[in-house]
Amino acid sequence: MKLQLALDRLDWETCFALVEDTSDAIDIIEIGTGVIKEYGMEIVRQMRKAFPRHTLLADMKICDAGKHEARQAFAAGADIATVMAFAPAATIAETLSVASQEGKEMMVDLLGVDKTEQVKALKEQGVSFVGLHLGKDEQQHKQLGQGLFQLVEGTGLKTAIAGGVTVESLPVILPYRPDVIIVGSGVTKAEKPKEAAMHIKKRIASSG
Ligand SMILES: O=C(CO)[C@H](O)[C@H](O)COP(=O)(O)O
Repeated sequence: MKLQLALDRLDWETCFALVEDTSDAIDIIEIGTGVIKEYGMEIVRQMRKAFPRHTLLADMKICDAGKHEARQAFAAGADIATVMAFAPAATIAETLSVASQEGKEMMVDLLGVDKTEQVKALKEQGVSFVGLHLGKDEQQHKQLGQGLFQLVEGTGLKTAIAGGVTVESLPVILPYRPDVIIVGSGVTKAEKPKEAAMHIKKRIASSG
């Protein structure tokens, strides 16, 4: 299981300072959608330069113009870009095709998806990597739980989990062995981000 640090609702300097601080604990750096909207692809380019050894994910949340936006992310240095599961099949297909041509990866964000059939249909379309996601707004009323993991049960898909993950919620998540655990505010808003990230990394490592 890999640890992905999500950089959301942060300014440029704080994004770089947080990655510098936590770089030994994290495997994947995620440039969040709002940060990309604020600073454009330049922050992806500069993060690539500053941290060449980490896997870099651009959370583009593509929902149209798949070829163009996937190319933008990969040209800026991202290894992985995201496309929304609710995007038209043609858009998802365009992004998968760009990723395959460039030796990169697409993660399909399952935000809003609540039926296993939808996930199975994505797999039939050629999707191999999905992100289970409890959105920031939904987190006010719901918590991460078994229901989300049921969406991918038996599909064999590579899976990430995101949405309010903290040290406290790890016991709910770890038994499902997702390939990637995405943590944003659980680290970025912690009093000591480095310690929080190290703690999470150790818990992941000791879970087997
Ligand atoms: O994709 C996202 C928001 O759309 C976030 O990256 C994801 O939800 C992780 O952040 P947090 O742990 O703060 O919920």
